[in-house]
Amino acid sequence: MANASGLWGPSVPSLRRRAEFQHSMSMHGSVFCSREFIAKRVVCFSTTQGAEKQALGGSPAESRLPRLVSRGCKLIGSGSAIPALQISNDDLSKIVDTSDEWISVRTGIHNRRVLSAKESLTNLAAEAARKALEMAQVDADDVDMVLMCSSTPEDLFGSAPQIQKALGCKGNPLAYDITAACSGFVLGLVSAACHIRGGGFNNVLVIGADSLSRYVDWTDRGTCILFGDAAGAVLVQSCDAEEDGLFAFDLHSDGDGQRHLKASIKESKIDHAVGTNGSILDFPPKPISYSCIEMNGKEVFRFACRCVPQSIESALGKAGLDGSNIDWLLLHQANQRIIDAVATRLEMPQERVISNLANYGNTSAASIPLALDEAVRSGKVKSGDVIATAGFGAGLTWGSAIISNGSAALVERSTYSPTRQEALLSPSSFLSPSPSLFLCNSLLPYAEAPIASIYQGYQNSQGSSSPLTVFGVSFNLQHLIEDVLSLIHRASYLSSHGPSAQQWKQENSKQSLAGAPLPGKYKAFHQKKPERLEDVRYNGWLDAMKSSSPTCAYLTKDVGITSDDSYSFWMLKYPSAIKSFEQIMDLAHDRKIAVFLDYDGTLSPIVDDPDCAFMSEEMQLAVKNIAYYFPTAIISGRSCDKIYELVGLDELYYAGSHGMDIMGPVSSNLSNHHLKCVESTDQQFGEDVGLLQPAREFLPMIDEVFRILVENTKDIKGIKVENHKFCASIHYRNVDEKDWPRVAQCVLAILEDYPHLKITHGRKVLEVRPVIDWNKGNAIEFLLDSLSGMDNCAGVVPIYVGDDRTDEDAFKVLQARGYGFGILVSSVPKETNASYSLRDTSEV
Ligand SMILES: O=P(O)(O)OC[C@H]1O[C@H](O[C@H]2O[C@H](CO)[C@@H](O)[C@H](O)[C@H]2O)[C@H](O)[C@@H](O)[C@@H]1O
Repeated sequence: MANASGLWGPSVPSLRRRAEFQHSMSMHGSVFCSREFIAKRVVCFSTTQGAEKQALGGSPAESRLPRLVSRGCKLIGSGSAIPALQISNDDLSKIVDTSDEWISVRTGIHNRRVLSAKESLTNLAAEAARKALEMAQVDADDVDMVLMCSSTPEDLFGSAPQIQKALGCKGNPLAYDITAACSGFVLGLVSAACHIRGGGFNNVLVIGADSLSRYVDWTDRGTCILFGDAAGAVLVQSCDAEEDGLFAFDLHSDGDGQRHLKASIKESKIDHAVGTNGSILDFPPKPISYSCIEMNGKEVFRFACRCVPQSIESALGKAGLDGSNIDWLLLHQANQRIIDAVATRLEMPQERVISNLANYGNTSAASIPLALDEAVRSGKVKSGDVIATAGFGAGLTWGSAIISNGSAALVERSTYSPTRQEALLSPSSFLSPSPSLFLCNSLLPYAEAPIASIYQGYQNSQGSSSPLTVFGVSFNLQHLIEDVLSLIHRASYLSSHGPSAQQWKQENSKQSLAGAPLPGKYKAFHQKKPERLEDVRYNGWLDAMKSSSPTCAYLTKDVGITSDDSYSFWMLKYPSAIKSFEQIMDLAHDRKIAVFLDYDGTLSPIVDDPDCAFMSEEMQLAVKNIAYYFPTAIISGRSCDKIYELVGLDELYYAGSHGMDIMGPVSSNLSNHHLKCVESTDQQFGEDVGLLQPAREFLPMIDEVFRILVENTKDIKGIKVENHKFCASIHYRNVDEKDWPRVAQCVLAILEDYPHLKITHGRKVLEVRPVIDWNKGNAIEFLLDSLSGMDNCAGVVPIYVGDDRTDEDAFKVLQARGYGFGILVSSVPKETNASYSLRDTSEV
């Protein structure tokens, strides 16, 4: 049965209002249609019977149904499918001269899937489509259009009708192919929306599927490492204009750039000579075939880094939004360096960027729906989230779309079971609140007293198996704790994303007192006055700069939770590593331990002058002792030299510049496996060490940028610029807050001129780094691989202690490995990927 309930994808009121305003301003191109147009009822016709039936004499009048035109449209289900055969970088290194290290450093790709001779792309596409229909709870019979976005169809005339057949759509809905290479899916989305708005279609399946592996030269190491095969699909359904989830588009092509990326018809020697009887000698023509993919990687990289951010900014502008309204950046998955560079240009923090490139490589038109589907099914992308998506590739073609996802609600109804925290944060949970959800929900306006009693109740009941009773309602303790944590999470979310908690409390207390379920639309989009691009940019930066050292206040001030309470609640999720010491040791059991330590904020307290961040003698001794028992490395944002100077211990390994400068032990095959790794006799250590410097070619660039930064910021009082060899740090801790915009502007200007650099945030510090996929997490992986006696990584338990955002990359690696312990040093609750906490350096 078709889903027409509109339960899906809550509309975002202020955002829509602004978007509609835009609609009313423009009728053409990339913004769908004008407001006036939306209001019009137009009757149009759509064939719902097959060509065969019509040919057999079916009455045209019967086959044409009047439809209401100019509806909204929304994404209500997604699905994906991949071939069984996985090819790793190591597999490729057996057929071409390459290595895992070489490929992953340059592209971010580790694996890809490849269709085997027995598999078919059409089947893969049909499978993805079936899953999207399942999630959307729409019958194949209710599909009235299938768009197959592909450049590699299995039939010259297009694969879409075959997919329609495989799905068993009874009404013979229109099915056709769209060829726009890696931009195909975005174009498919736009086409679906146009068909729905202007053509009266209801359920349009948009499929992105490609098998570029069939067009790859498997002897060309420059291209064969990049591509993989896959299929992804979404169901776009018509809805009321109010619920519209496709806000704006921006689409382009440039035939002149085709030379940089192509798979053209193989040249045949055409002989135009005329025969004696007047016939042309080369007639009849010979069957043709396509050549393999040819690509000028450098040019494609430049094109993507230049055009994609512009396109997204343009689409955002048309939708009346800016980057701060975007929950997720979902780019065509071509190369991690492109993804990073575009994200940096758009000032989108890494944690809001979706990437699954590592597992699948570049799957052309499939990459966006595949990544979207994974993100929705994993619960990462939630209902109502706003996504900026962009495709780019051969043609050249590129384009972007700003869409709202509604999938989470439907996923809930199909296969995906959200965590309780997600449920609490999901608007749909308010339709049927569980008692504890309801309690948390309705308590928010009066948070202080009940939270204190819940916490007290929790403490009283620790160790007892009896349920906890608050206000006469019994709760499962575990659920309650999770809910309370969610409440805190939500409070912090609210205060950083939504209206002031005070406004929210007033608004919602009325409703909850009236007994009505709360609407659960937490997100308020702030309409910003039109600003110059530069203004918008550095304003986003300022927010990030301000939040780079969060205080506890944002969690607490408006909802009446004291900072101690919120820290205690937070510690329920991230328990003290000291109190959990026995547990950690038990878990480590008889495996080897490797210790990784961040420096600033972990081993030394944060001080105003970076040159005076010394470790205490006690700490130095403690680290020395640890290193006596376990392999120990310092992983710091500072340069290797600087960090060695500060720590002063020879028995450690050092990874400076956020892991881009590693002085490690020489292990077997180290330099074979890591192309950027050289062996040298280090003067400081007087012994053979392996040096890994994956960003070595950026050295002159960083030097140059450092000098420019020093020069350009010399008038800003309190600023300090440090050269950390592979990155430059710009400290604004001692700069008056009114001058922070100047700091941001100076740093931002660097990005304009150096597209191969990106910026990350630390504690009151901005760091300019090379746009390479290398961070503290990669450093840990490298060290674990390389430490002598540690060849069997699985037998090693890594422990990582760190305090700032750059350490999250390391925590993520431990989390992804499924073993090891991340310990966050923080005296305030923070979102983290660590598992344990320590309050400050004294606890370390
Ligand atoms: O990775 P880390 O070892 O934690 O290094 C990160 C940054 O640490 C230093 O800056 C921080 O500590 C300073 C001294 O306490 C403090 O003044 C500054 O505000 C902090 O951001 C170092 O100076 C940076 O270069 C590192 O990137």
